[in-house]
Amino acid sequence: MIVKIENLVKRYDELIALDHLNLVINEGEIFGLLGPNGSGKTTAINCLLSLLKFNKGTIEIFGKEMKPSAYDIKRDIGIVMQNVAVFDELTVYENIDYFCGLYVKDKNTRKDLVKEAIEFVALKDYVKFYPPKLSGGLLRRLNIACGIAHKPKLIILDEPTVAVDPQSRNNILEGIKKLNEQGATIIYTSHYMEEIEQLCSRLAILDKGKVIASGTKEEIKGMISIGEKIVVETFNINENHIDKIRDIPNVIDVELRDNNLTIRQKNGASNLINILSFITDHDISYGKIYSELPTLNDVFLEITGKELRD
Ligand SMILES: Nc1ncnc2c1ncn2[C@@H]1O[C@H](COP(=O)(O)OP(=O)(O)OP(=O)(O)O)[C@@H](O)[C@H]1O
Repeated sequence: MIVKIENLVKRYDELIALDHLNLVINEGEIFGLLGPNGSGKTTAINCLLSLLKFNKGTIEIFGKEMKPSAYDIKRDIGIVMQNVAVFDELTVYENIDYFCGLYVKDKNTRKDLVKEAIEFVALKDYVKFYPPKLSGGLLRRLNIACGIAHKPKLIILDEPTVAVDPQSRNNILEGIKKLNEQGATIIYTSHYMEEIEQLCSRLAILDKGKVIASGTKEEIKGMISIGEKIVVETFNINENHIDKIRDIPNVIDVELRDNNLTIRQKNGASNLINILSFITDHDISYGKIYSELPTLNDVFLEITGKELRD
């Protein structure tokens, strides 16, 4: 076990930002913290790092109590914060060297580590650039290099892909997988369910400072009643048809949005043939028809009644 958080409570005056939060993160995992804006992800990370005092609960990292003076623990943690935190007055190389130097004294060892980090985030062509001259994606990559150059055992990334172009985003996600393959345990916070699905082996979904679901993607999706969604692109369907589809056995709900009819079905039941028969029997014109498994947004919607992204 790399991280164990028990009954963590953090209040900002009247607001309960973390409400008896429990989390266990095991060695070698890429663990996702998924939740909408304001659900408490950053607060949880800041408490975990002892950057914030909390009201109640315990935090253990590497089997030891985490506290502000736990420098032996901090040495093995790498942090990539949501807001890029680098020095505009230092070049790309100097920034990475500075942050790595907080942990690694020996110059030669540091030189190798900085070189490796630069190669890792593919910033070789920019080593002499100052941050204000870098694009958003390159800055994020520099931010990551500064957080990981000292080869920490636990790497925490707080929404590292916000406002990043798709190519840099893929680059960052691939890099995180590589760090994990090299042995680092990763905690990754995001409000993008697609990223968490793609990257994480286990995850917790947060809402209002509480864990509302945790486990592997499959375990979490198995918690809800929806097992399958059938989407039909349709052009002349009316309310009467929709009501009748609602009455087909095992259909949970039906929604029409922008010519797309989404039919959510109970777990374990397949209705594709029945839906197709209904559509052809009622002369409803249709385009694409496909079936998909529930997403993490469906889980969030069913448990909280809200969408992950409002
Ligand atoms: N310094 C603070 N003072 C008062 N309230 C705060 C403070 N920091 C955060 N909060 C509140 O605590 C709650 C949790 O915020 P937090 O930033 O941890 O959420 P988050 O899930 O990380 O969201 P985001 O993705 O927007 O960063 C929110 O309601 C937020 O408004």
